[in-house]
Amino acid sequence: MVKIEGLVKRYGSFTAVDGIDLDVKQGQVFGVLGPNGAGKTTTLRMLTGLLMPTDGIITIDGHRMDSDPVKAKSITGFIPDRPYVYDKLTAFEYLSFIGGLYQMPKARVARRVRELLELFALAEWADSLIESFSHGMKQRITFAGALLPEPKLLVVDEPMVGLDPKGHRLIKDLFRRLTERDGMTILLSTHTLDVAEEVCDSVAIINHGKVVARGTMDQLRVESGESAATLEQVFLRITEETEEERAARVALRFSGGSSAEESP
Ligand SMILES: Nc1ncnc2c1ncn2[C@@H]1O[C@H](COP(=O)(O)OP(=O)(O)OP(=O)(O)O)[C@@H](O)[C@H]1O
Repeated sequence: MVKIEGLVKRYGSFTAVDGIDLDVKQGQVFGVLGPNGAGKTTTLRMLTGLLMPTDGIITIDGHRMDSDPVKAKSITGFIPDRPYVYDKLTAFEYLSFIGGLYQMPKARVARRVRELLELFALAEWADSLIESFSHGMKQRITFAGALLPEPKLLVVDEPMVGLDPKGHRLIKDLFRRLTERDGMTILLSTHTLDVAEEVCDSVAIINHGKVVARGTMDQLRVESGESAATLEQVFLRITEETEEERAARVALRFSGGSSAEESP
């Protein structure tokens, strides 16, 4: 469903994503894990066509992001780590607007808006301006917007940020239902390792822009040499770095300099 080959992103002389290859099968929940600054958000933004790669090929359901971006994006829903909404629209207007962007028939938009407002416990707020919503409510309306066109691929950057425990449960159950019942593919990045352990079929751990481990939980346990290890133990073992390694990396970054190049 998702194929990423030799993906690279450089900011000046700094390499944020350094030759990532990933293969995500249809119907999977796939987790991208890694410490702060590992390159997760950069990878997800390239995958959704928001950031131009320096090198590499991204293919979504057979459509290449570089040569067939509209088709690739039309089957993809994206939920960024910070809710991206229009404060001066009501929940109903916002979702209807998204239906229009995806050129969905009006009757289908009306049905989906009703279903999703209900699912995300926002029905009674349908006519309220989004500016009056709490952070968690904005996160829920962002989920509703991404799911409105029934995408084949859902890309989620840090799905649990800003959600309360009830929201966590809702999202975890929803991910399982969307993949198992509807055959959707979900690619998420997270720091919340127990979430990854509970919902992901397969994960890739990235560090300094490279994939340093990948597989199912069982495969990662074998790789880390401990059959009873939790994902947290595996993660810490794989991503830990010595003081010398850290000093060398920081020196390399600042000797080469880096630019604040922005998305095209
Ligand atoms: N516009 C930019 N210009 C320069 N460097 C950047 C830019 N955007 C990101 N970076 C750098 O690229 C690296 C990867 O950043 P990215 O946001 O992808 O990490 P992340 O794994 O998502 O981290 P976190 O878990 O903290 O969100 C970081 O070192 C970051 O400083």
